[in-house]
Amino acid sequence: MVIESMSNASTVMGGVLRQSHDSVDLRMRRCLEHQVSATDAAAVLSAMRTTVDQVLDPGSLDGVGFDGPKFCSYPPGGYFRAHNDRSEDPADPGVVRGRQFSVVCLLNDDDPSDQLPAFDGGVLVIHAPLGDGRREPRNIAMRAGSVAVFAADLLHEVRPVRGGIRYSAIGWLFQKTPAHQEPHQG
Ligand SMILES: O=C(O)CCC(=O)C(=O)O
Ligand SMILES: [Fe+2]
Repeated sequence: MVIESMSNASTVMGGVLRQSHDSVDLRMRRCLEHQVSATDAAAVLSAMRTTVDQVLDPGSLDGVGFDGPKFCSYPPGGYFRAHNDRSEDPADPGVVRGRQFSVVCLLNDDDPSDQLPAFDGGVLVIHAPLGDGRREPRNIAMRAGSVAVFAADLLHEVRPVRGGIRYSAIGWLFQKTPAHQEPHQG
């Protein structure tokens, strides 16, 4: 299963994209990215596709490509501070500037009674704009296998993990442009 192969996979510290360079910035993000097999990636991708097809109307997927999924683990003390996934920086790749939707699949949860490793904390929070300049934090309730789809320009964060390891996968639906037909690597 995916978590098992993530545990055996090679990892790098999760970076933050700036001017088309991924760099580790522990003020923003503390987690690991894992290389998993194509078979494991395909299983998660298919769960993501199922939800995307349920929640988005097919017309909104014209000319849209998928980048990912990326597999991340958040150890105790791990987090991803408030950010949005769509870059406005012309120096960044088109697949990142063109992100329309973020798709998150949570791979485990806080339930100690199943076979999966459990974690505490690590809630995905969306800071929804109220329209008057204020934002309201909304905890996204997810279980292992839940898929969340949200607009890539919405502010969101992963709250610090208090115990155990939180495993998740993330991908993005991006608007293809003639110059940027293919997802970049990494
Ligand atoms: O793991 C998650 O719930 C979301 C991670 C995230 O926001 C990101 O990788 O951009
Ligand atoms: Fe994000």
